[in-house]
Amino acid sequence: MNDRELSCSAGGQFMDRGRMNQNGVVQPLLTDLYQITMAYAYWKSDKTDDTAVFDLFFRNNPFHGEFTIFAGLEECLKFLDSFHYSQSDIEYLKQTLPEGIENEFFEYLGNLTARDVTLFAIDEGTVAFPRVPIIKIEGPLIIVQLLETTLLTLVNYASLMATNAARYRMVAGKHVKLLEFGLRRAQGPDGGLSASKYSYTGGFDGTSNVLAGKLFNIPVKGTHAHAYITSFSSIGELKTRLIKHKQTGIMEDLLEHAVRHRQMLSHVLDVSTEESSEGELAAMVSYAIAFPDGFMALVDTYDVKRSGLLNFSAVALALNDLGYHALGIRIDSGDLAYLSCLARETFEKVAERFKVPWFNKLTIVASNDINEDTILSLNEQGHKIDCFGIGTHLVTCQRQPALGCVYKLVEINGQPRIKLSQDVEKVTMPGNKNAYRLYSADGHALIDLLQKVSEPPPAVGQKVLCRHPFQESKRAYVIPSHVESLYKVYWKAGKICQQLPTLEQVREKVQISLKTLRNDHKRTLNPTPYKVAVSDNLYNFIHDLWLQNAPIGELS
Ligand SMILES: Nc1ncnc2c1ncn2[C@@H]1O[C@H](COP(=O)(O)OP(=O)(O)OP(=O)(O)O)[C@@H](O)[C@H]1O
Ligand SMILES: O=P(O)(O)OC[C@H]1O[C@H](OP(=O)(O)OP(=O)(O)O)[C@H](O)[C@@H]1O
Ligand SMILES: O=C(O)c1cccnc1
Ligand SMILES: [Mg+2]
Repeated sequence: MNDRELSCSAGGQFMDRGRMNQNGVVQPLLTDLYQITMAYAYWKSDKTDDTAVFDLFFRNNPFHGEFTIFAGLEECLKFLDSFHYSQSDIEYLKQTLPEGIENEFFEYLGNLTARDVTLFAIDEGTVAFPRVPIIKIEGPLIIVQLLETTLLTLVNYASLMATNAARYRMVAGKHVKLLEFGLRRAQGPDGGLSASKYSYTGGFDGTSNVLAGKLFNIPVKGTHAHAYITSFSSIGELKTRLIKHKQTGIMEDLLEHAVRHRQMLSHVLDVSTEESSEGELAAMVSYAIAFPDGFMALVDTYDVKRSGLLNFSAVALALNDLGYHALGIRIDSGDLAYLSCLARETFEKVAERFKVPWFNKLTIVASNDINEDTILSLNEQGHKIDCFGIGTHLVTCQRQPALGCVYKLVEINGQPRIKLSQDVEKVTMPGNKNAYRLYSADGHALIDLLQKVSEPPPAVGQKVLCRHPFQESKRAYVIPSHVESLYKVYWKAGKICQQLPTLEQVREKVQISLKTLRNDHKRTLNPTPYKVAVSDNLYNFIHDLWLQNAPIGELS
């Protein structure tokens, strides 16, 4: 067994494989069959020495937005680093590919690595735009072709997820905490792990996914489920009521304190103790005994107003008697604007009446099918939510379940290649290109400019003609105050060539990069498209090649 097989069979998908940790599922056979059949056909037609350039880019921003966050680069680099067909991969291919494939091809595959590939990319966590390649990859045609599907699967969902999360962060504002609760609803275990990782990249504060916490060093957070509350039906079921006073260390009866406070609270809050649930009280007392310093309770199991808030406040006051401060509540149904305001009012009343000012600061977590629109609507209505727990809509990217990154051949043996289409949007930008981001004096990104690699980069303070790639009349002169060359060489001669940022640093990069975008590009409703242009030189080059390649029709 080789390293990869060992790491998979050991039960964990992410095992330390020597140099770097990578999901064991990410391996050369995680691809479409046609990459390997093409590899054989290239090999048969003696194309092993051909060199190619491919661009990896998307054509449209997701979620009706005008920006995308690029994520997944580190995983692509790890994939290149470990790219190698194992003996069992080769055996499997021998059995699976059509008969008659020459044995030398399998020997060739067995020796294939990504050593001769060069990968250029924009930094992970940067905002990216349609048609500007986020990755550009050069090298032997066969190997760069073989990388297509795996690189796409590593970038597409990661970028979609990071973008989705960044959008939630934008609408929630920077002071509200965002927790990812989606594992149970994710597209399988791997989707769940990626969702946790890239929602953190995009700006979430933590996840309930424990394995993601361990693997990626993301804060893990959580409350409890309704099952905990409904597992108790009366206080008689409490097997233990005792808890150590935090300061004195003396054991005291938490239930007794809670029942006393509940009685007083029923007058202050105008809720009858008869109406509230005794089982809920018992559950909260027992949870508080287990986590006296981290008491956070679900208050909507029976009725937030008539039961949950009363029982929570009683238990929180009981904990306070014993030197502990509760953390807060979670509301998982009903009108979240109204109920969060009601909860805050309740806490303020209790804070004043019982002289516990910290009650004002209790955390209110809201969950239940929350999406971007719900948060926007809650903001309009006014709410007192401090933290959103978001699952389904976030991790499944329900509003748009896929980002359409593609991988297109743009040059072979130094000759440009163009893919024509009736749909102008789908015509590829031929040739080996560089990408620049031009900034205005106030630090905002103005335009992304693609040029042929042979052209000198745009210079600060000098007028540069920026042209729409396909509409002749759309052009503008730009005088940049700052020019950013977007590509760095990330992989060359079998090595990662940049110091890779930590997940935390990529997460910071997302926020820094988003700040360079004008607000009108970021607004949720009808955002202004960000401009992507080509140099005059590249424009002419594309259109000449287009004419050369487009067949001339005949009318008769
Ligand atoms: N004030 C609000 N404004 C807009 N949307 C809200 C508001 N409060 C809750 N929502 C959303 O409305 C939807 C309510 O869904 P649903 O009717 O399934 O919940 P519920 O009946 O309150 O809860 P459950 O069925 O879990 O008891 C959820 O998506 C929730 O996020
Ligand atoms: O709503 P989401 O954004 O997906 O967030 C996660 C949900 O998962 C949990 O309950 P679950 O949905 O399993 O049960 P419930 O529908 O009864 O609340 C939690 O209470 C949330 O409602
Ligand atoms: O910790 C929580 O509250 C949680 C975790 C996962 C799903 N729903 C809620
Ligand atoms: Mg739910």
